[in-house]
Amino acid sequence: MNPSSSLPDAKPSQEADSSVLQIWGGHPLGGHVKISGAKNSALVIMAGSLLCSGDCRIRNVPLLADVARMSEVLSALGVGLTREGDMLDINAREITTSTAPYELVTQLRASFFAIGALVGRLGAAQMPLPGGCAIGARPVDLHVRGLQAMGAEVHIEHGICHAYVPGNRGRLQGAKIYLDTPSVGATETLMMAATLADGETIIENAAREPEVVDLANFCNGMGAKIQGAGSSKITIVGVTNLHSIDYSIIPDRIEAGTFLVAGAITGSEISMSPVLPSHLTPVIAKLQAMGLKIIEDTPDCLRILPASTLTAIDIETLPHPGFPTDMQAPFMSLLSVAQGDSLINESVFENRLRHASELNRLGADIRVKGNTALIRGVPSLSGAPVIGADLRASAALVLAGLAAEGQTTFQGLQHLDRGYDRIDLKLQQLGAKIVRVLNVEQDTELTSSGSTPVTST
Ligand SMILES: CC(=O)N[C@H]1[C@@H](OP(=O)(O)OP(=O)(O)OC[C@H]2O[C@@H](n3ccc(=O)[nH]c3=O)[C@H](O)[C@@H]2O)O[C@H](CO)[C@@H](O)[C@@H]1O
Ligand SMILES: C=C(OP(=O)(O)O)C(=O)O
Repeated sequence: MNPSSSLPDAKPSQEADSSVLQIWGGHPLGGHVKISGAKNSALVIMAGSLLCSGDCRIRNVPLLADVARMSEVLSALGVGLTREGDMLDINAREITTSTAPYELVTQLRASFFAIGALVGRLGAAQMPLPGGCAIGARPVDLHVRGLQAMGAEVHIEHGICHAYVPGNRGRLQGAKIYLDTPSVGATETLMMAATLADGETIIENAAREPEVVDLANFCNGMGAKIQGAGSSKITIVGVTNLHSIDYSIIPDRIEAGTFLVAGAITGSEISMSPVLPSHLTPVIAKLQAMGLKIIEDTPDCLRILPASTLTAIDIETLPHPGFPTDMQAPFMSLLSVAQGDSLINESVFENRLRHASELNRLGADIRVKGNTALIRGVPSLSGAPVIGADLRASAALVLAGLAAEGQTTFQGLQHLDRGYDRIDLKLQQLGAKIVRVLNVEQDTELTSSGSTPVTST
């Protein structure tokens, strides 16, 4: 199957590179937004489908550039894929090569996690070091050490991680693995590797993120024996093969959090579903501490109400169930317009505060020292041209643009489209004056009636 003809491409990257978002801020939003499936679940579950020699039907798959790239990675390994709407059918009955393509794997982070499934299934993998957001060094030493503990020979040469299991049988051996830090990706890589290994694997200090649980549920649905996902000790008893599955991935808690902040920063009432409120506990707690009211209309629908004043708060990012690092940048935008001084300490990634200087272009007052940002709340922001350095930094700038008076031109769609399913269209549906413009130079003025201008989207 030719991926270019059958697979969706959320936005061709060349087009995303030359497109910008024009935002006319200062207008309230309103209405309901549909939350898509979780990016970080969809991607790793696609990797997990490599473990299965039957058919995998995955539902609620978001339309993202990262999903399109991951589909291309699987396709290059000989896997069949067909997408219809938000349903993705994957058939990994045959995997024709254990070598993943360099130019694709280096475009996203989660592609690397497939090394666990490949070594587990084939006993070998040649996986380039991954891409993803440039928010720190992001080594893969924990993935490598875990695979080595399970009996694989692993070395990195010319940017490629080579892993193979010596001996005739090519099967990994169960092992006791302690992760120095509860890495999401390493937990997922090793959980997949252990699923088809000989014997029992125990991962201690495992990541507890909802996406880890989603992957475990997906694998267990195919006949894997994984216990304890969601806690810091995961036990996997290896099985010899996995069977077909029809699985729906969880809603994206980071997308939902981003829309909650969109409501808060524009002083709007917005509802959203489907969501799993328990996945948003730290985000909701911080919004409430700022004085915002969040109502659970139904068990899977949240509504945010406008607050008369936004109170400054402090935030430290932490592994789940702590405050998610992926929500740090959007909150920085919100705290920029809160009353008083806020502190953000980014403790998960060492270089994830680059949006601060761009927010200052919009009139925010933020100082950064090391991994800490001091945000002095200002009464209002004013529109300006800004550039997003990574996915959530980009979301933060769009949110700030929605609140800023006048016009903001946002550049960085190649990041935004990696992880947000048509965010410009969803915001438009909520009443935001935001348009995607192909040509940077294109003059798009708001019509005198105040309606959204016609563009080349
Ligand atoms: C595709 C995906 O799921 N991405 C998410 C995943 O990224 P990812 O899985 O890459 O993040 P990790 O949880 O692995 O990273 C956490 C910390 O551990 C360090 N580390 C990680 C692995 C390793 O082998 N050695 C090491 O030192 C990292 O540099 C970082 O400082 O979790 C992050 C933390 O919630 C999220 O921000 C990303 O959105
Ligand atoms: C850091 C992120 O993604 P990735 O790990 O794919 O770079 C993110 O989703 O915020």
